[in-house]
Amino acid sequence: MKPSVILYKALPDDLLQRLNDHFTVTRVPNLHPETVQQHAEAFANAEGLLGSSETVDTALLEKMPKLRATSTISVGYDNFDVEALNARRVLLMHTPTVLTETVADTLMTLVLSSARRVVEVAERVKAGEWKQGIGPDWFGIDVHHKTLGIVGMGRIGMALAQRAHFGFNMPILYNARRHHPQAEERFNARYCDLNTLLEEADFVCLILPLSEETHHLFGAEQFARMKSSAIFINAGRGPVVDEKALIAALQNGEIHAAGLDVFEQEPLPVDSPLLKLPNVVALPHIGSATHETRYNMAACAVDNLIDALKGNVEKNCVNPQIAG
Ligand SMILES: NC(=O)C1=CN([C@@H]2O[C@H](COP(=O)(O)OP(=O)(O)OC[C@H]3O[C@@H](n4cnc5c(N)ncnc54)[C@H](OP(=O)(O)O)[C@@H]3O)[C@@H](O)[C@H]2O)C=CC1
Ligand SMILES: O=CC(=O)O
Repeated sequence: MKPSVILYKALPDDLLQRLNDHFTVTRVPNLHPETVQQHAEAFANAEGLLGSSETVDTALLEKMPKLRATSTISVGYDNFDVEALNARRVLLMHTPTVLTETVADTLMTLVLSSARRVVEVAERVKAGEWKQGIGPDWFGIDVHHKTLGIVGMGRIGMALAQRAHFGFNMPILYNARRHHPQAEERFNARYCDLNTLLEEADFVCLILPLSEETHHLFGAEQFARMKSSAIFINAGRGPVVDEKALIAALQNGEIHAAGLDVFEQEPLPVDSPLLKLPNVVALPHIGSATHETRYNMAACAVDNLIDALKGNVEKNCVNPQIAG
């Protein structure tokens, strides 16, 4: 008999077929308690779980006594209680690598659009304000040859450094928990402590996972250390930044501008002060959101679940140590 799995995200038809070939699939819209209650038997029998962006915690695990593997269509897994999964010996699979280049493109888009005020001036053109030759009130600042500070020199940080070094001749500073000799050799990147990076960088780019250590890593003190001409970019996770402190730093001119793909609350509330600031480019968490990459992530997540339920945890497994 095929193992039963719960699918809580829409999949392209061919991937749904691949999943159906291996499993008996119950599709649900989300993992909210009402949904779990409504499909109680399917949750009670499921050995696998596949989807993204929903919380997977002890309360859910209690409703899924047969669960053996979860597969998220994302690289980040801060919405999973990994300790609870480990205690229950449930595998957690994710989708690193397939999205790396696309997210690095998004980071570079945020750098360029916030420096050159692309969104702001395009809106002015649409509003009919372009009536004569433009003057300095339409100008932005250069990106090429400016110093880029990367906080989080993992897969995506490296891909950003590659773009910045070879494409834009940017000197690169970086901070992570450990040194990355490859970044130093290939992109001439210089490791430095966070304070030095904040004080010297013209662009400060965060691409960190959310964890207990990174929660609110950036607050008033960190923004105060940055140059008043600096641009702040975040495409990691919103809660790595104390958003109130960021808003204050932008409003007080402590930093020049921000490009943001992630927020403390998503979707970003329509009354967020960030939306009133012309020097903020706010994107709806589109880091990996291209047709090609989202397809590849979904395919990777389907294959990950098939692998995990066969006990194959050689790649893309967050907690291989618990495999039997
Ligand atoms: N906006 C979006 O749509 C997307 C957002 N993301 C986010 O980006 C994150 C990074 O992805 P990826 O590059 O693949 O992940 P990696 O695991 O490859 O890299 C993470 C980096 O963060 C560093 N890091 C972790 N904790 C700390 C800390 N406490 N202090 C300093 N540095 C730290 C790591 O340091 P070290 O190298 O020393 O271990 C590593 O360099 C994801 O976890 C996700 O949250 C990812 C994809 C899309
Ligand atoms: O935010 C997206 C991810 O893949 O993580």
